[in-house]
Amino acid sequence: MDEIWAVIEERAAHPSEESYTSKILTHSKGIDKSLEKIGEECTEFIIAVKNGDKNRISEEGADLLFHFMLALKRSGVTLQSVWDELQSRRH
Ligand SMILES: N=c1c2ncn([C@@H]3O[C@H](COP(=O)(O)OP(=O)(O)OP(=O)(O)O)[C@@H](O)[C@H]3O)c2ncn1[C@@H]1O[C@H](COP(=O)(O)O)[C@@H](O)[C@H]1O
Repeated sequence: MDEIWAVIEERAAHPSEESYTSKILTHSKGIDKSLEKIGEECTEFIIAVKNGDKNRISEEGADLLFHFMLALKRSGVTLQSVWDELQSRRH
C-alpha cells in the first residue's frame, strides 16, 4: 500500500490522461466521486463475502483499499497518519 500511495502522490502532482488514478483525483464530482466508488466497492466486497467467493473477496478487497487511499488523498490525509493511528492502538 505504501508503494501504491507513492504512485498516487505522483499522479496527484503530475496528472496524466491515461491514468485511472488521475481520472478519480481530478473528477468533476470531487470527493463525491471517491465516496461513490467506496460505496460501490464496499457493496461488492460484502456480496463477495456473503457468496463465499474467495477470489472475488480478494479482488473487491483490493478495489476497496485502492479507493480508500484515493479518498484519503482527496481529503488531504496521509496513509502514514492511518498507520500511525493503528500503531497507537497496539497494546
Ligand atoms: N490498484 C489499482 C487499481 N485498482 C482498481 N483500479 C481501477 O479501478 C477501476 C475499477 O473499475 P470500475 O468498473 O469500478 O470503474 P470504471 O467503470 O472503469 O469507471 P468509474 O466508475 O470508476 O469511473 C478499473 O478501471 C481499474 O483499473 C486500479 N487502478 C490503479 N491501481 C494502482 O494504481 C497505480 C497507478 O494507476 P494509473 O494511475 O491508472 O496508472 C497502478 O499501478 C496500480 O498499482
